[in-house]
Amino acid sequence: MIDLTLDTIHLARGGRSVLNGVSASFRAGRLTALIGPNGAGKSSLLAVAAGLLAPDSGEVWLGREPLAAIGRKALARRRAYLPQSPRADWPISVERVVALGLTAHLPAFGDLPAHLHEAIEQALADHDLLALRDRPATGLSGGELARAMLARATVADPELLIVDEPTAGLDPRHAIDAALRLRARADAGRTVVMAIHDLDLAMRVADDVVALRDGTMVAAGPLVEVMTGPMLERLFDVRARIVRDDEGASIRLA
Ligand SMILES: Nc1ncnc2c1ncn2[C@@H]1O[C@H](COP(=O)(O)OP(=O)(O)OP(=O)(O)O)[C@@H](O)[C@H]1O
Repeated sequence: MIDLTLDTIHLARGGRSVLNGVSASFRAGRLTALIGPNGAGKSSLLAVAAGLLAPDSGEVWLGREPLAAIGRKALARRRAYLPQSPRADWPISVERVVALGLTAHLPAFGDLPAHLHEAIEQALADHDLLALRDRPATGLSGGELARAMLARATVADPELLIVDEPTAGLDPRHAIDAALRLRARADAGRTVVMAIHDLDLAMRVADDVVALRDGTMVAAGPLVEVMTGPMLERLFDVRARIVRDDEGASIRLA
């Protein structure tokens, strides 16, 4: 069980400051929803948190280790990252796409060990991909490809899972299933961080919230404390109200 901590992260892109001294903690065993308007810096923050973008200043810690000091292969074994709007570049099968998520775990020679075959089967089944396993990834619909990429990101069961809009493009059934599976990974002790625009889904599955606007953290903490109408109004410039009934809570925006 390992926490991910961002300490005073500054980042400029294209000559503009996009993260202005963001400090945030993503805790093990918890699912954190990263929310905020378009251009707030969510994807930039996740890329820094994944060790894929070096901040101009500030530090990222995985437990007590600076992320920058962890070797590439070791990091690839410990964290997975799902980019926003992933693309399929080659016509390889869906099963191979999912198997790519195990690259850092492969033995250098010989057959794939049985437990890795099982992990692939499980990921295909979990993401409703069994019927698509032999289809070329370049021939999938947007939502089908999104499911295949999420299966790739989760197949190795990484201790740190960073996903950028994992439910974008998914139909309601698959979006709920995907969100619940991320919830289950957090319950199993993993550190799970997701950027998400579907606030109702975030309310349903997340433990913690980090809210970002203009590269600055606006709010952070347990969802039940942080996800309030006034906070959402400040964050998104909309009228927002949390409605609670027997089935849980949902958000009315106006
Ligand atoms: N490759 C890039 N080069 C230059 N500027 C970039 C680049 N990527 C993002 N930016 C800028 O950084 C800022 C933050 O973008 P980012 O993608 O992190 O926002 P976001 O919160 O994920 O937005 P969205 O909800 O639209 O996905 C934006 O102003 C964006 O224009």
